[in-house]
Amino acid sequence: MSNQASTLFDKVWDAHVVRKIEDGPDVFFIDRHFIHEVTSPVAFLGLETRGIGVMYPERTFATADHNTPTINQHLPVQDPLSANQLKALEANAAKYGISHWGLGHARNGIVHVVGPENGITLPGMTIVCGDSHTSTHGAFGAIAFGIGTSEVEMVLSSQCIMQPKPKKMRVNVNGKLGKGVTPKDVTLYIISKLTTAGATGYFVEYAGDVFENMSMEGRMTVCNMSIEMGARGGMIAPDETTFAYINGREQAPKGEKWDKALAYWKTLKTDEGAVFDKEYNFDAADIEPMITYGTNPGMGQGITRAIPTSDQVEGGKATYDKSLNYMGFHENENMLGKKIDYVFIGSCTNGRIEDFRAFASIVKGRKKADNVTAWIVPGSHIVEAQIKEEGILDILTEAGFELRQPGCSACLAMNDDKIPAGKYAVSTSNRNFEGRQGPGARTLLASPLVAAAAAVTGVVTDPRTLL
Ligand SMILES: CC(C)[C@H](C(=O)O)[C@@H](O)C(=O)O
Ligand code: SF4
Repeated sequence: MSNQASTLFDKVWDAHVVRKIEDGPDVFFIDRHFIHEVTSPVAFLGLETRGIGVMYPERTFATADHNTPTINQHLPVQDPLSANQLKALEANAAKYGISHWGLGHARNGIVHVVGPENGITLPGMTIVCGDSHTSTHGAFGAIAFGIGTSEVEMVLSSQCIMQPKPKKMRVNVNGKLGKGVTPKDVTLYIISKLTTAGATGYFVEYAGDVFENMSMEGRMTVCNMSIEMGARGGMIAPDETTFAYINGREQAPKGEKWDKALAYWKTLKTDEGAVFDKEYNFDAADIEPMITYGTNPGMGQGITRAIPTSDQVEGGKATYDKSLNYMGFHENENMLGKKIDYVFIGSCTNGRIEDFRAFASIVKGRKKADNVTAWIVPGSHIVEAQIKEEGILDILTEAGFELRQPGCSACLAMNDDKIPAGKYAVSTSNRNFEGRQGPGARTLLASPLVAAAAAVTGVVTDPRTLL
């Protein structure tokens, strides 16, 4: 590596390689391992069967999120499958001495929200979790990606993983974002251009002044959705915004340790002249508030546009027709003005404090539309507390909304929060697959501003007209 210009990705990857296998995957060390109730029970069972333990319990962090109810969390969990999974996580964490933030714990929340907000996620780290949206943590300049259950077992037992080195892609977005255009719109725009397979086999670095000027919450939204264009993960070089976000968080380094860490973190950027296997450039001025009209996250467009015709999109006509049929939409129809039934704000994509501030900025002084059921779900108890402290809850309550308790909620409907069949939901989450939010549910992915505009008008509305 010595004299060669390296990318941010190379620097972090190379610093973690324990062993290189000729013509094979690298064996590399994992700094942080997050676990949740869905993908860990089988891995723990594997350890038990093999009679081995957890190598570094202090590098492993458990939180309950997917199966947790978002109301009455103080009561016993009703659904037996969910209750069992939550109990298994608790028991396994206790058995192996792993920190566990279960239901009701003050720091509980969605794994990709609680890691960063407690200073567990740091620049230059390797981070894995049995969850595809682990890419979120890349916002800090970490290499973070989702793994399967057998790899969860491997990391629990050895703190290492075997991975072939992915190819490198850089996505540059420069210029100034227009009014009402948020990080969610930036990511939906990129995915609409690259398609859901456009970054398959790559690890993406996001660069350019749009990301440099973006908050950490925004960067997390963007990195979160990297996986939706097929990427292994996404990352952004750490800078003063990153350091300011981390400084003082519960588990962040303090004192001398902080100074030492900071000096290292400042070296974590792509060198001038480093080469990527693929590079894309976009102009911020071309990005509008976005909304999806189909059944994958790449089927998105500027909210003022009409639904494309099948000859304007990639992929066969049959798949396209099936998708529009599921959504109950037609080619050439306008998205603006479409009646909706549900609004969901939350998830590891848009369940952070900035998202609720954005939502409230439109709701303030208005009322919830009568035809809308709104699920407002903070990503963690810490976010929930901030919503209350900042007066956002008062704005929501005055407008006729209710705040629920933290969890994945309607993002994937593995809990009680399911959108009924045939109903339309404007959702700030990351996937609009058939049945994702409940059997037959129809999902329109969008930003918190678009969600708020829909919640107060009852139809798909351009948020710029309400700002
Ligand atoms: C349940 C879990 C394994 C899954 C994932 O991997 O992402 C979920 O979080 C999702 O968003 O679909
Ligand atoms: S909020 Fe949604 S995307 Fe994120 S971890 Fe939970 S289910 Fe997966």
